[in-house]
Amino acid sequence: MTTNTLSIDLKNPDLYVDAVPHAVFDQLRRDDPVHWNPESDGPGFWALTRYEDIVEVSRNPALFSSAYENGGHRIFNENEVGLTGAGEAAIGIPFISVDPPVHTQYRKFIMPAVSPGRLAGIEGRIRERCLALIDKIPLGEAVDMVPLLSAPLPLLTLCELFDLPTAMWTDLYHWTNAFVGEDDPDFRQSPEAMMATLGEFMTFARELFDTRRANPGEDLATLLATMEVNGEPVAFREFLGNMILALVGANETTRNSLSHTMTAFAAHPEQWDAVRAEPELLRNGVREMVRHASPVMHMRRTAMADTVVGGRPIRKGDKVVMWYIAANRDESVFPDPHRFDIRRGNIQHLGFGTGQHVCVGSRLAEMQLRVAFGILAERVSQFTLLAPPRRFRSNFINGLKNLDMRLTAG
Ligand code: HEM
Repeated sequence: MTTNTLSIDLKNPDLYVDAVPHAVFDQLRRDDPVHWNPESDGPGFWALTRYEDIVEVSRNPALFSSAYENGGHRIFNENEVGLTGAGEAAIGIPFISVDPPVHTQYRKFIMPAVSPGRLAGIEGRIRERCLALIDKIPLGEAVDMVPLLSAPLPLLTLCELFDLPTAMWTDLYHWTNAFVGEDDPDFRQSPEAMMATLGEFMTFARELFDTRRANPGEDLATLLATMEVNGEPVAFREFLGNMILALVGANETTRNSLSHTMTAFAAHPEQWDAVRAEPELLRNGVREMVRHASPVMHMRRTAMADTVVGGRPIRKGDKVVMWYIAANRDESVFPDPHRFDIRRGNIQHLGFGTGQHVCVGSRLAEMQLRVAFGILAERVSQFTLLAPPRRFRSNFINGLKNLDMRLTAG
Protein backbone atom coordinates (compact mmCIF):
# COMPACT_ATOMS: atom_id res chain seq x y z
CA MET A 1 0.00 0.00 0.00
CA THR A 2 1.23 3.52 -0.70
CA THR A 3 2.00 5.78 2.24
CA ASN A 4 -0.61 8.06 0.77
CA THR A 5 -3.50 5.69 1.33
CA LEU A 6 -2.23 4.71 4.77
CA SER A 7 -2.26 8.30 5.88
CA ILE A 8 -5.67 9.23 4.46
CA ASP A 9 -8.08 10.23 7.21
CA LEU A 10 -11.42 8.50 6.54
CA LYS A 11 -13.10 10.81 9.03
CA ASN A 12 -12.29 13.93 7.02
CA PRO A 13 -15.60 15.04 5.43
CA ASP A 14 -13.71 16.70 2.56
CA LEU A 15 -12.74 13.24 1.36
CA TYR A 16 -16.36 12.69 0.26
CA VAL A 17 -17.12 16.02 -1.40
CA ASP A 18 -16.12 15.09 -4.97
CA ALA A 19 -16.95 11.38 -4.91
CA VAL A 20 -16.95 8.33 -2.66
CA PRO A 21 -13.24 7.36 -2.36
CA HIS A 22 -13.84 3.79 -3.55
CA ALA A 23 -10.20 3.38 -4.66
CA VAL A 24 -9.05 4.12 -1.08
CA PHE A 25 -11.55 1.64 0.37
CA ASP A 26 -10.51 -1.01 -2.20
CA GLN A 27 -6.88 -0.63 -1.28
CA LEU A 28 -7.55 -0.73 2.45
CA ARG A 29 -9.72 -3.83 2.08
CA ARG A 30 -6.97 -5.53 0.10
CA ASP A 31 -3.90 -4.44 2.09
CA ASP A 32 -5.01 -3.41 5.59
CA PRO A 33 -8.64 -4.47 6.15
CA VAL A 34 -8.53 -3.70 9.89
CA HIS A 35 -6.81 -0.35 9.59
CA TRP A 36 -5.88 2.04 12.40
CA ASN A 37 -7.05 5.56 11.51
CA PRO A 38 -5.53 8.18 13.83
CA GLU A 39 -7.67 11.23 14.66
CA SER A 40 -6.40 14.77 15.12
CA ASP A 41 -9.12 15.43 17.72
CA GLY A 42 -9.63 12.01 19.25
CA PRO A 43 -8.02 8.68 20.19
CA GLY A 44 -8.29 7.18 16.66
CA PHE A 45 -10.43 4.30 15.41
CA TRP A 46 -10.26 0.97 13.63
CA ALA A 47 -11.62 1.14 10.09
CA LEU A 48 -13.15 -2.14 8.90
CA THR A 49 -13.64 -2.52 5.16
CA ARG A 50 -14.14 -6.28 4.73
CA TYR A 51 -17.60 -7.84 4.63
CA GLU A 52 -16.85 -10.78 6.95
CA ASP A 53 -15.26 -8.62 9.66
CA ILE A 54 -18.23 -6.25 9.70
CA VAL A 55 -20.71 -9.10 9.94
CA GLU A 56 -18.76 -10.56 12.87
CA VAL A 57 -18.73 -7.24 14.76
CA SER A 58 -22.40 -6.44 14.01
CA ARG A 59 -23.58 -9.80 15.29
CA ASN A 60 -21.90 -9.42 18.68
CA PRO A 61 -23.49 -6.41 20.41
CA ALA A 62 -22.32 -7.59 23.85
CA LEU A 63 -18.69 -7.21 22.74
CA PHE A 64 -19.20 -4.30 20.34
CA SER A 65 -21.48 -1.73 21.90
CA SER A 66 -23.63 0.94 20.23
CA ALA A 67 -24.51 2.53 23.58
CA TYR A 68 -24.50 6.27 24.02
CA GLU A 69 -22.56 6.02 27.30
CA ASN A 70 -19.76 4.24 25.43
CA GLY A 71 -19.75 6.82 22.62
CA GLY A 72 -22.73 5.75 20.50
CA HIS A 73 -23.03 4.96 16.78
CA ARG A 74 -21.05 7.81 15.17
CA ILE A 75 -17.26 8.24 14.87
CA PHE A 76 -17.37 11.15 17.31
CA ASN A 77 -18.47 10.41 20.87
CA GLU A 78 -22.16 11.29 21.10
CA ASN A 79 -21.94 11.59 24.87
CA GLU A 80 -19.23 14.26 24.50
CA VAL A 81 -20.07 16.10 21.27
CA GLY A 82 -23.80 15.49 21.10
CA LEU A 83 -25.75 14.66 17.98
CA THR A 84 -26.70 18.14 16.88
CA GLY A 85 -23.97 20.35 18.30
CA ALA A 86 -26.66 22.48 20.02
CA GLY A 87 -29.09 22.07 22.88
CA GLU A 88 -28.09 18.47 23.55
CA ALA A 89 -29.34 18.33 27.09
CA ALA A 90 -32.92 18.35 25.84
CA ILE A 91 -32.49 15.35 23.53
CA GLY A 92 -32.73 11.84 24.93
CA ILE A 93 -30.94 8.78 23.64
CA PRO A 94 -32.26 7.34 20.37
CA PHE A 95 -32.62 3.55 20.45
CA ILE A 96 -29.93 3.15 17.78
CA SER A 97 -27.55 4.15 20.60
CA VAL A 98 -28.91 1.61 23.10
CA ASP A 99 -27.66 -1.96 23.65
CA PRO A 100 -29.67 -5.10 24.45
CA PRO A 101 -31.62 -5.97 26.51
CA VAL A 102 -33.29 -2.51 26.55
CA HIS A 103 -32.73 -2.13 22.80
CA THR A 104 -34.70 -5.32 22.20
CA GLN A 105 -37.72 -3.81 23.99
CA TYR A 106 -37.72 -0.87 21.56
CA ARG A 107 -37.46 -3.17 18.53
CA LYS A 108 -40.49 -5.19 19.70
CA PHE A 109 -42.63 -2.04 19.65
CA ILE A 110 -41.27 -0.48 16.52
CA MET A 111 -40.74 -3.38 14.10
CA PRO A 112 -44.47 -4.11 13.63
CA ALA A 113 -45.25 -0.41 13.22
CA VAL A 114 -43.07 -0.07 10.13
CA SER A 115 -43.63 -3.49 8.62
CA PRO A 116 -45.43 -3.16 5.26
CA GLY A 117 -47.49 -6.25 6.11
CA ARG A 118 -49.08 -4.38 9.04
CA LEU A 119 -49.55 -1.11 7.17
CA ALA A 120 -52.60 -2.13 5.21
CA GLY A 121 -52.68 -0.72 1.69
CA ILE A 122 -49.52 1.33 2.08
CA GLU A 123 -48.11 0.25 -1.26
CA GLY A 124 -51.18 1.63 -3.05
CA ARG A 125 -50.87 4.95 -1.25
CA ILE A 126 -47.14 5.17 -2.03
CA ARG A 127 -48.02 4.48 -5.66
CA GLU A 128 -50.64 7.26 -5.71
CA ARG A 129 -48.24 9.81 -4.22
CA CYS A 130 -45.50 8.71 -6.53
CA LEU A 131 -47.77 9.03 -9.58
CA ALA A 132 -48.75 12.55 -8.50
CA LEU A 133 -45.07 13.54 -8.14
CA ILE A 134 -43.99 11.97 -11.43
CA ASP A 135 -46.97 13.53 -13.27
CA LYS A 136 -45.50 16.94 -12.45
CA ILE A 137 -42.04 16.22 -13.90
CA PRO A 138 -41.74 17.81 -17.35
CA LEU A 139 -40.21 15.19 -19.64
CA GLY A 140 -37.57 16.35 -22.12
CA GLU A 141 -36.61 19.38 -19.98
CA ALA A 142 -33.82 20.07 -17.50
CA VAL A 143 -35.11 19.25 -14.01
CA ASP A 144 -33.70 18.75 -10.51
CA MET A 145 -34.90 15.33 -9.42
CA VAL A 146 -34.15 15.86 -5.71
CA PRO A 147 -37.00 18.29 -4.93
CA LEU A 148 -39.25 16.68 -7.55
CA LEU A 149 -39.00 13.06 -6.45
CA SER A 150 -36.13 11.85 -4.24
CA ALA A 151 -36.89 14.21 -1.33
CA PRO A 152 -40.70 14.33 -1.25
CA LEU A 153 -41.46 10.64 -1.77
CA PRO A 154 -39.89 9.30 1.47
CA LEU A 155 -41.03 12.35 3.43
CA LEU A 156 -44.63 11.99 2.29
CA THR A 157 -44.45 8.35 3.39
CA LEU A 158 -43.22 9.59 6.77
CA CYS A 159 -46.10 12.07 6.96
CA GLU A 160 -48.41 9.08 6.62
CA LEU A 161 -46.52 7.02 9.24
CA PHE A 162 -46.58 9.90 11.73
CA ASP A 163 -50.04 11.11 10.68
CA LEU A 164 -48.79 14.62 9.87
CA PRO A 165 -50.15 17.07 7.28
CA THR A 166 -48.44 16.42 3.94
CA ALA A 167 -47.46 20.09 3.65
CA MET A 168 -44.98 19.46 6.49
CA TRP A 169 -42.60 17.53 4.26
CA THR A 170 -40.47 20.59 3.51
CA ASP A 171 -40.02 21.35 7.24
CA LEU A 172 -39.01 17.76 7.86
CA TYR A 173 -36.56 18.03 4.94
CA HIS A 174 -34.78 21.07 6.40
CA TRP A 175 -34.76 19.73 9.93
CA THR A 176 -33.31 16.34 9.06
CA ASN A 177 -30.64 17.85 6.79
CA ALA A 178 -29.59 20.02 9.72
CA PHE A 179 -29.52 17.03 12.07
CA VAL A 180 -27.14 14.94 9.92
CA GLY A 181 -25.30 17.82 8.31
CA GLU A 182 -22.85 18.72 11.09
CA ASP A 183 -19.94 19.02 8.63
CA ASP A 184 -21.78 20.70 5.77
CA PRO A 185 -21.85 24.50 5.69
CA ASP A 186 -25.12 24.50 3.69
CA PHE A 187 -26.86 22.54 6.45
CA ARG A 188 -25.12 24.02 9.52
CA GLN A 189 -24.59 27.69 8.88
CA SER A 190 -23.77 28.54 12.48
CA PRO A 191 -24.40 27.28 16.02
CA GLU A 192 -27.05 30.01 16.33
CA ALA A 193 -28.86 28.83 13.18
CA MET A 194 -28.75 25.24 14.46
CA MET A 195 -30.12 26.39 17.80
CA ALA A 196 -33.00 28.09 16.00
CA THR A 197 -33.71 24.96 13.91
CA LEU A 198 -33.66 22.79 16.99
CA GLY A 199 -36.00 25.24 18.73
CA GLU A 200 -38.50 24.95 15.85
CA PHE A 201 -38.26 21.18 15.91
CA MET A 202 -38.72 21.03 19.66
CA THR A 203 -41.83 23.18 19.56
CA PHE A 204 -43.27 20.89 16.89
CA ALA A 205 -42.26 17.73 18.79
CA ARG A 206 -43.61 18.99 22.13
CA GLU A 207 -47.02 19.64 20.65
CA LEU A 208 -47.02 16.29 18.89
CA PHE A 209 -46.03 14.48 22.11
CA ASP A 210 -48.78 16.15 24.12
CA THR A 211 -51.46 15.69 21.44
CA ARG A 212 -50.69 12.05 20.87
CA ARG A 213 -50.66 11.25 24.57
CA ALA A 214 -54.00 13.02 25.00
CA ASN A 215 -55.56 11.51 21.87
CA PRO A 216 -53.67 8.39 20.87
CA GLY A 217 -53.92 7.29 17.25
CA GLU A 218 -52.55 4.38 15.26
CA ASP A 219 -49.49 6.26 14.03
CA LEU A 220 -45.78 6.00 14.80
CA ALA A 221 -45.71 9.29 16.75
CA THR A 222 -48.35 7.87 19.11
CA LEU A 223 -46.28 4.73 19.52
CA LEU A 224 -43.07 6.65 20.29
CA ALA A 225 -44.94 8.97 22.70
CA THR A 226 -46.80 6.28 24.64
CA MET A 227 -44.47 3.27 24.72
CA GLU A 228 -43.10 1.92 27.98
CA VAL A 229 -39.49 0.92 28.46
CA ASN A 230 -38.51 -1.04 31.59
CA GLY A 231 -42.12 -0.62 32.69
CA GLU A 232 -41.88 3.20 32.66
CA PRO A 233 -43.58 5.53 30.16
CA VAL A 234 -41.04 7.22 27.90
CA ALA A 235 -40.11 10.82 28.74
CA PHE A 236 -40.31 13.67 26.23
CA ARG A 237 -36.50 13.60 25.83
CA GLU A 238 -36.58 9.98 24.63
CA PHE A 239 -39.48 10.77 22.30
CA LEU A 240 -37.40 13.59 20.83
CA GLY A 241 -34.32 11.39 20.32
CA ASN A 242 -36.34 8.64 18.67
CA MET A 243 -38.31 11.06 16.47
CA ILE A 244 -35.02 12.43 15.14
CA LEU A 245 -33.75 8.88 14.56
CA ALA A 246 -36.87 7.81 12.66
CA LEU A 247 -37.10 10.99 10.57
CA VAL A 248 -33.41 11.02 9.61
CA GLY A 249 -33.17 7.24 9.27
CA ALA A 250 -36.11 6.96 6.91
CA ASN A 251 -35.57 9.98 4.73
CA GLU A 252 -31.90 10.79 4.16
CA THR A 253 -31.38 7.19 3.17
CA THR A 254 -34.32 6.41 0.89
CA ARG A 255 -33.87 9.83 -0.76
CA ASN A 256 -30.26 9.11 -1.65
CA SER A 257 -30.98 5.57 -2.82
CA LEU A 258 -33.46 7.05 -5.31
CA SER A 259 -30.99 9.72 -6.47
CA HIS A 260 -27.94 7.46 -6.80
CA THR A 261 -29.97 4.88 -8.68
CA MET A 262 -31.10 7.48 -11.22
CA THR A 263 -27.44 8.39 -11.81
CA ALA A 264 -26.63 4.67 -12.17
CA PHE A 265 -29.34 4.28 -14.83
CA ALA A 266 -28.06 7.42 -16.59
CA ALA A 267 -24.55 5.93 -16.66
CA HIS A 268 -25.80 2.48 -17.74
CA PRO A 269 -28.73 2.95 -20.12
CA GLU A 270 -28.66 -0.76 -21.00
CA GLN A 271 -29.60 -1.54 -17.39
CA TRP A 272 -32.59 0.76 -17.66
CA ASP A 273 -33.56 -0.87 -20.98
CA ALA A 274 -33.49 -4.23 -19.16
CA VAL A 275 -35.84 -2.92 -16.43
CA ARG A 276 -38.22 -1.52 -19.03
CA ALA A 277 -38.25 -4.81 -20.91
CA GLU A 278 -38.67 -6.85 -17.73
CA PRO A 279 -40.09 -4.78 -14.82
CA GLU A 280 -40.03 -7.93 -12.64
CA LEU A 281 -36.28 -7.29 -12.33
CA LEU A 282 -37.14 -4.56 -9.84
CA ARG A 283 -38.19 -7.13 -7.27
CA ASN A 284 -34.54 -8.10 -6.59
CA GLY A 285 -33.12 -5.04 -8.27
CA VAL A 286 -33.98 -2.83 -5.29
CA ARG A 287 -31.34 -4.72 -3.32
CA GLU A 288 -28.72 -3.89 -5.92
CA MET A 289 -29.80 -0.24 -5.77
CA VAL A 290 -29.13 -0.01 -2.01
CA ARG A 291 -25.92 -2.06 -2.23
CA HIS A 292 -24.52 0.13 -4.96
CA ALA A 293 -25.62 3.42 -3.37
CA SER A 294 -24.86 2.57 0.30
CA PRO A 295 -26.40 5.84 1.55
CA VAL A 296 -25.26 5.19 5.15
CA MET A 297 -21.50 4.90 4.76
CA HIS A 298 -20.63 3.59 8.20
CA MET A 299 -21.73 2.85 11.75
CA ARG A 300 -19.48 2.74 14.79
CA ARG A 301 -19.20 0.38 17.76
CA THR A 302 -17.01 0.39 20.87
CA ALA A 303 -15.09 -2.70 22.02
CA MET A 304 -16.19 -3.73 25.52
CA ALA A 305 -13.19 -6.06 26.09
CA ASP A 306 -9.84 -6.85 24.52
CA THR A 307 -10.46 -8.96 21.43
CA VAL A 308 -9.23 -9.76 17.92
CA VAL A 309 -10.83 -8.78 14.60
CA GLY A 310 -9.41 -9.98 11.30
CA GLY A 311 -6.25 -11.07 13.11
CA ARG A 312 -5.60 -7.65 14.69
CA PRO A 313 -5.74 -7.05 18.43
CA ILE A 314 -8.44 -4.58 19.47
CA ARG A 315 -8.32 -3.12 22.97
CA LYS A 316 -11.20 -2.56 25.34
CA GLY A 317 -12.59 0.94 24.71
CA ASP A 318 -11.34 1.16 21.08
CA LYS A 319 -13.70 2.62 18.51
CA VAL A 320 -14.50 0.27 15.63
CA VAL A 321 -15.97 1.86 12.50
CA MET A 322 -17.70 -0.44 10.03
CA TRP A 323 -17.55 0.97 6.51
CA TYR A 324 -20.67 -0.59 5.00
CA ILE A 325 -19.99 1.26 1.76
CA ALA A 326 -16.65 -0.60 1.45
CA ALA A 327 -18.04 -4.01 2.48
CA ASN A 328 -20.76 -3.63 -0.15
CA ARG A 329 -17.98 -3.55 -2.74
CA ASP A 330 -16.07 -6.55 -1.27
CA GLU A 331 -15.05 -8.63 -4.29
CA SER A 332 -15.00 -11.84 -2.27
CA VAL A 333 -18.78 -11.50 -1.83
CA PHE A 334 -19.92 -9.47 -4.85
CA PRO A 335 -18.19 -10.39 -8.13
CA ASP A 336 -17.22 -7.32 -10.17
CA PRO A 337 -18.43 -5.24 -7.20
CA HIS A 338 -18.29 -1.76 -8.69
CA ARG A 339 -20.60 -2.77 -11.52
CA PHE A 340 -24.24 -1.73 -11.11
CA ASP A 341 -26.03 -4.88 -12.21
CA ILE A 342 -29.79 -4.92 -11.88
CA ARG A 343 -29.76 -8.68 -12.59
CA ARG A 344 -27.29 -9.49 -9.80
CA GLY A 345 -28.62 -12.38 -7.69
CA ASN A 346 -28.33 -13.34 -4.02
CA ILE A 347 -27.54 -9.87 -2.71
CA GLN A 348 -26.98 -10.00 1.06
CA HIS A 349 -25.65 -6.45 1.21
CA LEU A 350 -24.82 -4.47 4.36
CA GLY A 351 -26.47 -1.23 3.26
CA PHE A 352 -29.10 -1.75 5.98
CA GLY A 353 -26.54 -3.06 8.48
CA THR A 354 -26.94 -6.55 9.96
CA GLY A 355 -27.46 -8.12 13.38
CA GLN A 356 -29.03 -6.45 16.41
CA HIS A 357 -29.45 -2.98 14.85
CA VAL A 358 -30.36 -4.00 11.30
CA CYS A 359 -32.61 -1.36 9.73
CA VAL A 360 -36.25 -1.58 10.78
CA GLY A 361 -37.44 0.23 7.63
CA SER A 362 -35.70 -1.80 4.93
CA ARG A 363 -38.88 -3.28 3.44
CA LEU A 364 -40.55 0.10 3.35
CA ALA A 365 -37.51 1.64 1.68
CA GLU A 366 -37.35 -1.14 -0.91
CA MET A 367 -41.06 -0.77 -1.60
CA GLN A 368 -40.64 2.93 -2.39
CA LEU A 369 -37.74 2.21 -4.74
CA ARG A 370 -39.70 -0.52 -6.51
CA VAL A 371 -42.80 1.61 -6.92
CA ALA A 372 -40.91 4.72 -8.11
CA PHE A 373 -38.79 2.93 -10.70
CA GLY A 374 -41.79 0.85 -11.76
CA ILE A 375 -43.75 3.99 -12.65
CA LEU A 376 -40.72 5.64 -14.27
CA ALA A 377 -40.19 2.50 -16.38
CA GLU A 378 -43.65 2.96 -17.91
CA ARG A 379 -42.90 6.54 -19.03
CA VAL A 380 -39.19 7.29 -19.28
CA SER A 381 -36.87 5.79 -21.89
CA GLN A 382 -33.68 7.47 -20.70
CA PHE A 383 -32.12 9.43 -17.84
CA THR A 384 -29.48 11.97 -18.89
CA LEU A 385 -27.30 13.59 -16.24
CA LEU A 386 -26.80 17.26 -17.11
CA ALA A 387 -24.21 18.22 -14.48
CA PRO A 388 -22.31 16.47 -11.69
CA PRO A 389 -24.51 16.57 -8.57
CA ARG A 390 -23.34 18.55 -5.56
CA ARG A 391 -22.53 16.13 -2.76
CA PHE A 392 -23.01 16.32 1.01
CA ARG A 393 -19.87 17.21 2.92
CA SER A 394 -20.25 14.21 5.20
CA ASN A 395 -18.35 11.09 6.21
CA PHE A 396 -21.68 9.50 7.23
CA ILE A 397 -24.35 10.05 4.57
CA ASN A 398 -23.51 9.44 0.91
CA GLY A 399 -25.78 12.27 -0.16
CA LEU A 400 -26.65 14.30 -3.25
CA LYS A 401 -28.01 17.81 -2.83
CA ASN A 402 -29.30 18.11 -6.36
CA LEU A 403 -29.68 15.94 -9.42
CA ASP A 404 -29.90 17.89 -12.66
CA MET A 405 -31.23 15.54 -15.31
CA ARG A 406 -33.34 15.26 -18.40
CA LEU A 407 -35.87 12.44 -18.54
CA THR A 408 -36.75 11.38 -22.06
CA ALA A 409 -40.33 10.29 -22.69
CA GLY A 410 -40.84 6.90 -24.26
C1 HEM B 1 -32.54 2.84 1.69
C2 HEM B 1 -33.02 3.26 2.85
C3 HEM B 1 -32.37 2.98 4.17
C4 HEM B 1 -31.06 2.70 4.48
C5 HEM B 1 -29.87 2.57 3.54
C6 HEM B 1 -30.99 2.52 5.92
C7 HEM B 1 -29.84 2.17 6.61
C8 HEM B 1 -29.79 1.80 7.94
C9 HEM B 1 -28.65 1.22 8.60
C10 HEM B 1 -27.31 0.97 7.97
C11 HEM B 1 -29.01 0.96 9.88
C12 HEM B 1 -28.17 0.19 10.87
C13 HEM B 1 -27.66 0.89 12.07
C14 HEM B 1 -26.54 0.18 12.79
O1 HEM B 1 -25.90 -0.75 12.24
O2 HEM B 1 -26.25 0.60 13.91
C15 HEM B 1 -30.37 1.42 10.04
C16 HEM B 1 -31.10 1.39 11.22
C17 HEM B 1 -32.32 2.00 11.35
N1 HEM B 1 -33.16 2.44 10.34
FE1 HEM B 1 -32.74 2.47 8.40
N2 HEM B 1 -32.24 2.73 6.45
C18 HEM B 1 -33.12 2.99 5.42
C19 HEM B 1 -34.48 3.22 5.53
C20 HEM B 1 -35.15 3.34 6.71
C21 HEM B 1 -36.56 3.61 6.85
C22 HEM B 1 -37.54 3.77 5.68
C23 HEM B 1 -36.82 3.70 8.19
C24 HEM B 1 -38.12 3.98 8.91
C25 HEM B 1 -39.30 3.75 8.43
C26 HEM B 1 -35.57 3.46 8.88
C27 HEM B 1 -35.40 3.49 10.25
C28 HEM B 1 -34.28 2.98 10.91
C29 HEM B 1 -34.19 2.88 12.37
C30 HEM B 1 -35.24 3.33 13.36
C31 HEM B 1 -32.96 2.26 12.63
C32 HEM B 1 -32.38 1.90 14.01
C33 HEM B 1 -32.55 0.44 14.24
C34 HEM B 1 -31.89 -0.05 15.51
O3 HEM B 1 -30.96 0.57 16.02
O4 HEM B 1 -32.33 -1.10 15.99
N3 HEM B 1 -34.59 3.23 7.97
N4 HEM B 1 -30.84 1.90 8.83
